[in-house]
Amino acid sequence: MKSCRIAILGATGAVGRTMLQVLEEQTDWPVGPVKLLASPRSAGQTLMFKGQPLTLEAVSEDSFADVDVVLGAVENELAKRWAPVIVNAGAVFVDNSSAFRLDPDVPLVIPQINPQDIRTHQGIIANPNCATIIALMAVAPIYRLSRITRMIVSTYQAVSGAGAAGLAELKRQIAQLEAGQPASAETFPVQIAYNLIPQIGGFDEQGYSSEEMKLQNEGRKILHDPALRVSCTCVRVPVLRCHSESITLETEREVSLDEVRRAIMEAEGVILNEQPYPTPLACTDQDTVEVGRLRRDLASEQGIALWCCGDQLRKGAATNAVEIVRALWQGQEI
Ligand SMILES: NC(=O)C1=CN([C@@H]2O[C@H](COP(=O)(O)OP(=O)(O)OC[C@H]3O[C@@H](n4cnc5c(N)ncnc54)[C@H](OP(=O)(O)O)[C@@H]3O)[C@@H](O)[C@H]2O)C=CC1
Ligand SMILES: N[C@@H](CC(=O)OP(=O)(O)O)C(=O)O
Repeated sequence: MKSCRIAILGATGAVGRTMLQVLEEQTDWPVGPVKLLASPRSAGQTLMFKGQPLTLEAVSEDSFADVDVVLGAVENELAKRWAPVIVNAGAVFVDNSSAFRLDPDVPLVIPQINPQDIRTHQGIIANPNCATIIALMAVAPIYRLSRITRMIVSTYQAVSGAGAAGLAELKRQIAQLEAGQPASAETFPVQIAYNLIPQIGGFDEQGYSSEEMKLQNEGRKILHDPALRVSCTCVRVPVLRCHSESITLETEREVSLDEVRRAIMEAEGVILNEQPYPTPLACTDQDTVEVGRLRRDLASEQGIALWCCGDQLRKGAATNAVEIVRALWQGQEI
């Protein structure tokens, strides 16, 4: 099989660096050469890949002529700026930003759930929101047993969701507080160290944050179910890089907990952990989403409650994107 030439746009960021790590771990399909792109600030710096230093380049109009796939790890405006240049150069853009996720011409893909949608791409494929990927990995095995009509979700989202600056802010604030100094808040709206912040993104007129609407909007597209109803509360927690979620859902047909256990155990990319339960620390640097605390919802006849954790930089971002590229490359649909 021909090797897949890949560029990472935003290679120095929290997601970009994890993409490089995930690419390095690929063994069952040919990856490379890999090109690292970022802002002019990073040009000339190096990152290690398979034991060799790779030099970062400032992204330009000429960056994409010799690549098959571009993994996007930059914010929305930059994704929109470079997407047409990438597509015109003949490469496929697998984008982590939210710029194209709800565009009807752009497939939004979790390879374990809707791999068939990859085939409909017209040059851009979107990677879903991290909290959405982790929740859907946990509930898709149940959805395959019976349609899910309604979900109530509370998320506990790690600081890495706000990128390299979010990780640095938690570490800096802990050091400041330990030194008896006040904690300065730059990335998050208020102090995150030893705190919880019930806001991720801006609020809409109904009082929901932008992050809270993604699970319903993106979930409907990925599951091909425009009637799916999700009500979400997203909370930033002082955890480094795993998101955790409490999910209560209602199924159309009553399913037993044993059926659910079996479905989760058989599903790819998900682990049932009832010994005793998943925690964000234990899921760090893992590609699987762990599900536990499975129980009946006492407030609903057909309800099920569960808890799940996943590394948002890996399955929530970089790993999912690399899995899309692998599926694309193995199907040779570029
Ligand atoms: N963090 C997460 O878990 C998730 C993030 N995403 C999305 O992925 C994207 C990246 O997020 P994240 O890694 O957290 O962000 P970071 O802030 O950690 O990294 C941003 C990256 O963008 C690059 N960049 C900034 N300005 C420019 C420019 N003018 N030209 C080229 N590159 C530039 C930076 O390069 P430099 O170092 O040179 O400034 C850096 O590589 C965002 O759209 C985010 O919403 C999606 C899912 C999860
Ligand atoms: N907003 C997520 C991370 C992220 O970047 O999501 P999105 O790609 O949907 O903007 C978080 O803060 O945890």
